[in-house]
Amino acid sequence: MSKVVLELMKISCSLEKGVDIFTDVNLSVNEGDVLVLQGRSGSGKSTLLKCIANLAAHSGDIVFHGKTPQECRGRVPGYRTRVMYVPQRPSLLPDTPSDFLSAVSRLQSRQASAQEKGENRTEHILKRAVSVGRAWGIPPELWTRDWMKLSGGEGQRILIAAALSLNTAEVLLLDEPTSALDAETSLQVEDFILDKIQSAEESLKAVIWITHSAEQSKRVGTRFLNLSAGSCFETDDYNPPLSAFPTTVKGKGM
Ligand SMILES: Nc1ncnc2c1ncn2[C@@H]1O[C@H](COP(=O)(O)OP(=O)(O)OP(=O)(O)O)[C@@H](O)[C@H]1O
Repeated sequence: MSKVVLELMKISCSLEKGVDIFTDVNLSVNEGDVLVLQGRSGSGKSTLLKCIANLAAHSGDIVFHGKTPQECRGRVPGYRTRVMYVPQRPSLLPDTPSDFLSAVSRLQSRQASAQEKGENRTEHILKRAVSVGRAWGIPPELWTRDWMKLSGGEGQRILIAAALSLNTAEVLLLDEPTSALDAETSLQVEDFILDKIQSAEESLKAVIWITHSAEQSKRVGTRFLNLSAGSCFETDDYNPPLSAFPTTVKGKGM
């Protein structure tokens, strides 16, 4: 039986007074899972991933290897390096991808044990990220260009390459990771991520993957989740009909 990595218990989130975006989401994420998360635009998919990463306020419990995010090594910031949210767009990040990766790597080094700390760790991560990016058509010089001056697809590939190269995440929370990519590059990125989950040398154990593409859902998914009308449910269907996604969001007390 697969090992449970992450458990969500009764996760609920309200963004506006009196309106629940979703309520009582329960989920066990196992090693090897690629959980495809689908639902209409605005149903709360990104918000759910942000709650799982402890980036959005919510109620309910998240348990990662038997510990709450606060109990994990490095507390919540440490948890976020192991259960990592990768946004759809890097538009709000300052400076360059290289600056970003160096800053995250330095932060992680402060949390790491003496054994894990290496003088060249940051350099090593940067090299690995540049190499992954190059395989996806990202020239090395883009790593030192401001995020603001990158195209949507360039920023998207760089963010994913950076997240994978840090090699700390056991669960990646991917928010439409290939939405700005052409079909061929999209397949390359998919294959790379799926290979990482299978590799014993990599930290990655599972992915929750938001997509609006039925074809992508079929290619990558091992399990399928729908978020609709404030509820999240699992289905065997990689391409549920739109009628399975009511638009109404639950009001409190409804
Ligand atoms: N910070 C916020 N403040 C207020 N409302 C928000 C905030 N973030 C999201 N929302 C609202 O919460 C709902 C869910 O948004 P979310 O981005 O999670 O949807 P989604 O399913 O990921 O949508 P899409 O498929 O279009 O990306 C939407 O109605 C959105 O307008």
